[in-house]
Amino acid sequence: MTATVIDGKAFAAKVRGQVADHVARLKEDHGITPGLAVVLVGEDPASQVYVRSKGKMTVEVGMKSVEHRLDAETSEEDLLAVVKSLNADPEIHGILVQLPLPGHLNEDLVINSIDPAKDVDGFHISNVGLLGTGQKSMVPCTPLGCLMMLRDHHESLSGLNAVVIGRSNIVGKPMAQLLLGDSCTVTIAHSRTKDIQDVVRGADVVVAAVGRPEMVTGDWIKPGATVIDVGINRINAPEKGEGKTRLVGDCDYESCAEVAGAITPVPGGVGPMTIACLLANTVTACCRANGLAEPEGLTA
Ligand SMILES: NC(=O)C1=CN([C@@H]2O[C@H](COP(=O)(O)OP(=O)(O)OC[C@H]3O[C@@H](n4cnc5c(N)ncnc54)[C@H](OP(=O)(O)O)[C@@H]3O)[C@@H](O)[C@H]2O)C=CC1
Ligand SMILES: Nc1nc(=O)c2c([nH]1)NC[C@@H]1CN(c3ccc(C(=O)N[C@@H](CCC(=O)O)C(=O)O)cc3)C=[N+]21
Repeated sequence: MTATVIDGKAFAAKVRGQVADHVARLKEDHGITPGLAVVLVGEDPASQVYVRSKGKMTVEVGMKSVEHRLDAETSEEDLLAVVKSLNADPEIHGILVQLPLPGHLNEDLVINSIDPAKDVDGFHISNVGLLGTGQKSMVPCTPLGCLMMLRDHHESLSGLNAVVIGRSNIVGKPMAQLLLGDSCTVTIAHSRTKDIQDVVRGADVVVAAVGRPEMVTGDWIKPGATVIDVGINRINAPEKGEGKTRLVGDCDYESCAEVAGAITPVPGGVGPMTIACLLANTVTACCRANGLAEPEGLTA
């Protein structure tokens, strides 16, 4: 079998189009422009790239984009003051503090200082609790993007065996909650899981969020399964020339695509959907803040 390629880049463009339509209506009918603030601490080059492309796409859909770049030695007090001022700013509807933060800063403290209504990453403990109890919340962007692609590909997820590899707070755990919410039978695998290949072989849906280049190979995959590859790993690519690199996922694309029914590529899969969902969450937050109807199909 050769898997259907789930085109995250095209799907994300469609989602951004829906976001842009909603933004235009908010402006015309209500004179409101949704605003997204991104806070970046330090000079991590990979983070800089994400921040730049987020900023560009935010402006493209017609929203206001604000960036706060703080140097790596910024004190916790100063960072908390920036978040506080964004919480109080009526023109800002979404706040994202880029992770990871430099080691001297307490991530939990900083994330939980964001107004939960503006927490477009869905990392605040209030949003985590709301999601876990099936209540309306801000849903983390990467798992939301994965869920949208899965719902688009499957008529129903109900009763499917889903295995999520990885148990981080930003991807693995919220992904498992969303799949459970759609009535999958969910298993979370991690670094201590015994016989992980056998666990994954039982899955109709595999979501890999590990951070290990090409760890999952085709012989782990049940024939016909759907494979969502969250991993973003930069590896050396001497075949492209000296010192060159390329991006690969946590799944070995070639061998998995031979067995799977459908698979997301890296790049062009989950990554673009993450950014599209961030914009969608910002519009959702803006609508909720103003007591207006939310865009349909852009939340979990
Ligand atoms: N496309 C996108 O938009 C995004 C992509 N990413 C990418 O997704 C990947 C995961 O990110 P994140 O969740 O933040 O990573 P973390 O490092 O926070 O978590 C990795 C998880 O993988 C598990 N793990 C590590 N090694 C193994 C192994 N050998 N076998 C099984 N499980 C293992 C860990 O288990 P344990 O808990 O036991 O240590 C942990 O739960 C990364 O490549 C990251 O770059 C992340 C966010 C967004
Ligand atoms: N508070 C916070 N929220 C996040 O959502 C968050 C974060 N911190 N820290 C870093 C990770 C990583 N992340 C990505 C988003 C998009 C792509 C993406 O668009 N990738 C492109 C390729 C980009 C390239 O070529 O480098 C793709 O996969 O096609 C990748 C990774 C969000 N993260």
